[in-house]
Amino acid sequence: MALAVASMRWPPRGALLLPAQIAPLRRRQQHSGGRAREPRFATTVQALQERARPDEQVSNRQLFARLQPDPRTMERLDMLQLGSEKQGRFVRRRWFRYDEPDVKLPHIHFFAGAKSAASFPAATLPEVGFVGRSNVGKSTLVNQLCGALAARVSDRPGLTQQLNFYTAGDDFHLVDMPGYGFAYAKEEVTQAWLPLIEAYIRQRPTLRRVMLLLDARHGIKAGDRDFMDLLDRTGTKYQIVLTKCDLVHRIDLAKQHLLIARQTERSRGCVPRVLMVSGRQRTGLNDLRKEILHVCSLGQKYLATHKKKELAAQAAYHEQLRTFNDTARSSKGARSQEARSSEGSRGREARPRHGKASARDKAPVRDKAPARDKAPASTTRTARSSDGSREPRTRHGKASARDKAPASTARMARGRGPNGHG
Ligand SMILES: Nc1nc2c(ncn2[C@@H]2O[C@H](COP(=O)(O)OP(=O)(O)OP(=O)(O)O)[C@@H](O)[C@H]2O)c(=O)[nH]1
Ligand SMILES: [Mg+2]
Repeated sequence: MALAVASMRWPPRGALLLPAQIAPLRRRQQHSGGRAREPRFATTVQALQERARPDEQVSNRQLFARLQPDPRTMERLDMLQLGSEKQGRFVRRRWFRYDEPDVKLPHIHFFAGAKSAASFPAATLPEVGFVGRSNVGKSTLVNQLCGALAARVSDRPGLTQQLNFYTAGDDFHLVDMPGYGFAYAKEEVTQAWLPLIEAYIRQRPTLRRVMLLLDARHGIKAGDRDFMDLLDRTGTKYQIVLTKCDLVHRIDLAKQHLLIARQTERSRGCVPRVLMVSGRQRTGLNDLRKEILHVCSLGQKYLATHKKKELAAQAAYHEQLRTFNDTARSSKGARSQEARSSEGSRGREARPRHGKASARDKAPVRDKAPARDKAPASTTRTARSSDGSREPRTRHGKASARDKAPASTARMARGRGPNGHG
């Protein structure tokens, strides 16, 4: 039934329409030139470029800014507290606690290093490889996934100069590879890395997946594009992992995620799901751990009770959100009702018996201080009144009733209207 309604056409074929119904249909048809309607939001830079007027000079940065992030990605980033937040006067976010159950992987140990194809160790266990530009965070991620300090890390690009094989509890291998792109290493050394990686990818029968790491700040660069072409040519399955997500603003991260998903959707070997992690903050790692376990067919062993715990944690998170929203909504409703009722009662009090209340009467009393009260100190003296409080006085004697309260208020106090009528 729902399907039938969803697929129904408007206006129904052969239906008789009123002129008022026809006019908007005509306008829509003229506007679209008879073509099918375009989606409301452009989701790729290319789509935006096509849409931009030919005379409009729009930079890639502007095009990126116009992307509409996916709300589901934003929600996921909120849950995982991934992405940076501006700590300014204007942005103050409230994070809700999501106790994501950790996926525990066994500790890793280094067991082989290979500088040439001849020195690859025997292919015995399923393997997952980590590739990417130099300094993108491959070694850091290998360490963080298994809670170890097995791989060496540096902020100088080019530290890892061979294929490093790590074994995880005799269940699977993780392979940390040298990075491509700029590196602080001799040119002949860096030039040997790409053929070495290519040989590994082509020859390794136990390679289950390549994790292609991209810096979330930069997205896909020319070197990454070349490497993706190589993976496609060799028929290797690979998955994009955005790293250093703690350094990118949350909204930009969601946009980058969307953009990369669109840019890779035509690639044959690329798995559609783009992962986001921060090795430094250790966030988003569980998604990657789960992927590794699934591709190595170890889900049963490591994730048997995980799904249940995860669902419970998600339910608790959504419950918090719901409670917060309900409280916010009810307190907002109470505030607005209070404001309405106080406005109504003030209006009733201030309204004189004859005619409308003047603008002065409507303004709060504090704003209605007569000009004399605002005069410089030299023209007024303060004196202690009989009840001990200080009151401003004019130079010649006591403050008049007019100084104490506006005329209309004073008259109202005497039970008279502004015109003096009783
Ligand atoms: N802010 C931040 N820094 C990170 C993150 N991951 C890694 N880094 C830093 O990035 C630098 C490079 O990390 P590595 O793990 O050595 O990078 P790599 O890709 O192995 O580099 P090569 O071995 O040279 O190819 C180090 O200073 C890390 O501390 C992250 O998620 N966030
Ligand atoms: Mg490294």
